[in-house]
Amino acid sequence: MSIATTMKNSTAIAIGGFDGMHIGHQHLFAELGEHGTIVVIETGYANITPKEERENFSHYPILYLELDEIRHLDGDAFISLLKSEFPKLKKIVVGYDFHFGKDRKYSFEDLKTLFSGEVKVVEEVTLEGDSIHSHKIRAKVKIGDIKGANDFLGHNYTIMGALVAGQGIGKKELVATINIEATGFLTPKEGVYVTLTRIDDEEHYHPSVSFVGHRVTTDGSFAIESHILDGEVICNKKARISFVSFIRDNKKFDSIAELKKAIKSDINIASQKLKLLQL
Ligand SMILES: Cc1cc2nc3c(=O)[nH]c(=O)nc-3n(C[C@H](O)[C@H](O)[C@H](O)COP(=O)(O)O)c2cc1C
Ligand SMILES: Nc1ncnc2c1ncn2[C@@H]1O[C@H](COP(=O)(O)OP(=O)(O)O)[C@@H](O)[C@H]1O
Repeated sequence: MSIATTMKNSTAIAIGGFDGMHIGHQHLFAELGEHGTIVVIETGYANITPKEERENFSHYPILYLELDEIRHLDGDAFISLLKSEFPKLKKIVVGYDFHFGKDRKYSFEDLKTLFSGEVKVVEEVTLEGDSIHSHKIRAKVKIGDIKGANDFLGHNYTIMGALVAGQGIGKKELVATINIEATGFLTPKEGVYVTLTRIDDEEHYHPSVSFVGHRVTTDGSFAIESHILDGEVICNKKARISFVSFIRDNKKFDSIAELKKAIKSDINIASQKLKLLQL
């Protein structure tokens, strides 16, 4: 069945921005049942799972609505739009803090009056007493708290980008790296990370160690680069880097030899950490 047909046959939808597809969002999807669709309201701010990246974290089809195209609608018009997109709609799933319309005028209470079917309101989802929200995940990624971000996400923070050329000194003098340009994704704090890297359309992820930041020791330019730990690989077009944990800050070394020593130690730390995860 085509995605369009699946959507037309949907009896339940979940509505929101859904940047991150985090644990809170997953609680909404758990209410959708067999014939569900996720309705993403695109604000233009999504940078944890920008655009279609959201599709990696749910098996439900996704309908994207641009905020600019719906913000002028009043409550009735919004429901009519949903009904026209989903003629069999019986259930709308939102979270406890869901608002829509001009100036976020309508809440789930209004939704219950406006919509004749069932409105399921999911209670606040928390982790150790802390409410899970995409803005908190962004804050964690920005300070390098990958572990904290991943705990909120329920999966590893993952970026994707097109292969770009490096300076060409890595392979000769340091270690070989895959350099990517991850447009649209939030950049984690500058530093070195334990990561998993997926190359082109391979099905599996390789153990890896990655550097994010300005290459202050060499040419000073910004790079996101991944060194694969389980052997030589060929990357043709793109790679996906999945962050596991933070190792250390970006640092200016006095010589390439010292940088090389630090990279060796990073490799050891990453190998050990990833070996432990496999147990
Ligand atoms: C694990 C790892 C750690 C790195 N740490 C630093 C660092 O602390 N400071 C720095 O200036 N560059 C660091 N780099 C980036 C190197 O400077 C970069 O790989 C080198 O300049 C070669 O670049 P190229 O691949 O574009 O040729 C690191 C790279 C790797 C793979
Ligand atoms: N922690 C949470 N607990 C319950 N519902 C949530 C939570 N976070 C988001 N939601 C719900 O998920 C939908 C998408 O919310 P959105 O605003 O995109 O998430 P966030 O607040 O994380 O940016 C909304 O219906 C919202 O109410």
